[in-house]
Amino acid sequence: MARNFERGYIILNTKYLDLLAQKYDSEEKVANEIINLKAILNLPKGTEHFVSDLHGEYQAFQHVLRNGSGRVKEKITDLFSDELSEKEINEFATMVYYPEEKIKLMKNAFDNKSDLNQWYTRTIERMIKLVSYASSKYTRSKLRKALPEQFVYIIEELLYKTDDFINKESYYTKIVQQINSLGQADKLITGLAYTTQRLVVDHLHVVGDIYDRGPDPDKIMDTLINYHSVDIQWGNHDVLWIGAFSGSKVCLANIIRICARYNNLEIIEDVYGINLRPLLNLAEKYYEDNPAFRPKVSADDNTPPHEIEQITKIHQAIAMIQFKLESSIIKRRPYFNMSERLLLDKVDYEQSEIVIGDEKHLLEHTCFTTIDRDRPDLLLEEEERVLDKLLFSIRHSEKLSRHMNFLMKKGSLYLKYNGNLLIHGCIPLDEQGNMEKMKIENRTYAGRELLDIFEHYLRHAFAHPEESDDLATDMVWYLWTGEYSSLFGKREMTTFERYFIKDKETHRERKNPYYYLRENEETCRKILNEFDLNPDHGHIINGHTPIKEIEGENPIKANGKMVVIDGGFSKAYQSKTGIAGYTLLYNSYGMQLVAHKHFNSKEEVLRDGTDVLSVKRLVDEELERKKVMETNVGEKLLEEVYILNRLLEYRYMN
Ligand SMILES: O=P(O)(O)OC[C@H]1O[C@](O)(COP(=O)(O)O)[C@@H](O)[C@@H]1O
Ligand SMILES: [Mn+2]
Repeated sequence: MARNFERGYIILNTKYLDLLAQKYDSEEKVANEIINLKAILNLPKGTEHFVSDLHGEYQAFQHVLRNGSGRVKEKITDLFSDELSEKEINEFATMVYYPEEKIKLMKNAFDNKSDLNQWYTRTIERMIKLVSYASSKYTRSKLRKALPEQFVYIIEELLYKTDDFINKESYYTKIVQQINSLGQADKLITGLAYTTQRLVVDHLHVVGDIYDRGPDPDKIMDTLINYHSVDIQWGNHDVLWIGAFSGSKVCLANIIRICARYNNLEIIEDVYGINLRPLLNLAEKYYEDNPAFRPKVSADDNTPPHEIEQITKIHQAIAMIQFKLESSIIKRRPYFNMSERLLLDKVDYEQSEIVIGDEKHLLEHTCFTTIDRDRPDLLLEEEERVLDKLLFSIRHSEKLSRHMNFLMKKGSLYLKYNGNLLIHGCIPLDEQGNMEKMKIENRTYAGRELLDIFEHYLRHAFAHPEESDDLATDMVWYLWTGEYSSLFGKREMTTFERYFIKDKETHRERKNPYYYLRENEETCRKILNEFDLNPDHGHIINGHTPIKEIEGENPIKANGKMVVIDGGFSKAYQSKTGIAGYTLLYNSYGMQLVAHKHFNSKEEVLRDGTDVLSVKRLVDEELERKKVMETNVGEKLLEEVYILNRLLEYRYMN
């Protein structure tokens, strides 16, 4: 097909139309499809759900996914507030979130069969009503795809039977009795619950940082892989994992270091099957216990002391490898402009001191046994061997390969979607609000071009895992920690200082001016323009920096042009943010920000029937309900309609 978008239309050649005619081999088929697409175009736009900074918190993520950030309960309340008490509404909502567990609990609560059967009948009836309500803005065909396969016929029968000649109540009762006597009620209710979850959210955006800190990023990945419609904007932690899988040793060292720091080495060893034995042997040989490297453990952690000691040693071994590797990259990539970070070279190993800027600092908790003072970034042969083995192991993890391939397939550095710009970290700016320029090899990039070239390098590195120290692979690490990385957004990462220097002033990481300039509407408009988005309608959706709601910080900035949705799913940050995460909903009526209160466990939700309270804040309200026609999907459908019309003219109207 020859396309000519420049003039705003598509030129179709006859070969393409002939091919298409094989699928639409009659005039009626073409006409039907056009009518179907036009009907979809006129429906209200589907609900988009935005989450970010999940950081391995699978349980909390599951919860917001299952309750659709409050959408499920809202629908239940709309439908049943007249007939159900608040407690009953909560119970029913819990049934929709966690059907398997809730059904089990309910079954135990009845002591005779007929009460239980009545409950089944009532529940199925309500579930059907809920599915019908939740699907009202979709076509029947879309609903059918969301229904549990084995029950499509029965459910459609229950949904669409409006015949006045039939007494609906007894009709219902009969079908449900049948379902019951065939032992299918549990499965049907469960299926309907999942259908509801799926219907309240049409599309999910994950605005970065699935990995690190929390215990179960792999389970989040599996959930996303099975989710009906999703895209991902990579976070700095995600690219670190992509980097490791793409052959970057320094990224590899970083992910192991972070897992050791958060007592999460099971992810590396048990989940992804990467053998840590060689690293442990090296660690046992060179390192002792060291308070600065003990893993962070939660109050209910029961890791035995000897294991804590092992982790402490691994943590030091891999941190020192990381610092050495960083040093070599900084030297071979002068335009990364990171020579200030050549800290190993600045250490006075005799006096155990370092000069940073003009200030001299005493070093504490040092572990420099593998350092050659004349060439501090030189890896020991043993360290090299360990790294090679780790890299080999990473490359051969089937599960990691599946997860990383999915991240690449669904992910990008930024996304333009329905007029909004989705980005994890920032658009690097100077103090005046101009796009920061970065020279890479012999060209200078800024703004959107800079992000595009970053993404180009990342994809190149992923496609060439056999290359370990080429520019593309080093660039993935730059994305993690470089000054002009759109994912990091800080001048430096002070990991070394935080381990070895007491003075907290040295731990500070200076943020890019973006982080205060984004409060300003003009800045946000300028960024939207840079990405060819309409600043009157578009928003920037941002993650990465936890909003300190506790201190009165507002996640909605720049007159609503900027929405920051990192509210701290990560448990480690909840004391700073004061809440347990934000999510954003964007449906045909507008955008709403939801703040989630602390989520303890699904057991608690099941037991008490109380849902985590979600407070809604309005970001924007559409004057008129937005239709599919005005969305990204709509654009594609319009293109299809155009093509089908051409087919109709060419094939059937002569
Ligand atoms: O305290 P930790 O978990 O070691 O992490 C601190 C590091 O994480 C970072 O904040 C990056 O992670 P985030 O993207 O989650 O902010 C660095 O700037 C900082 O050095
Ligand atoms: Mn981040």
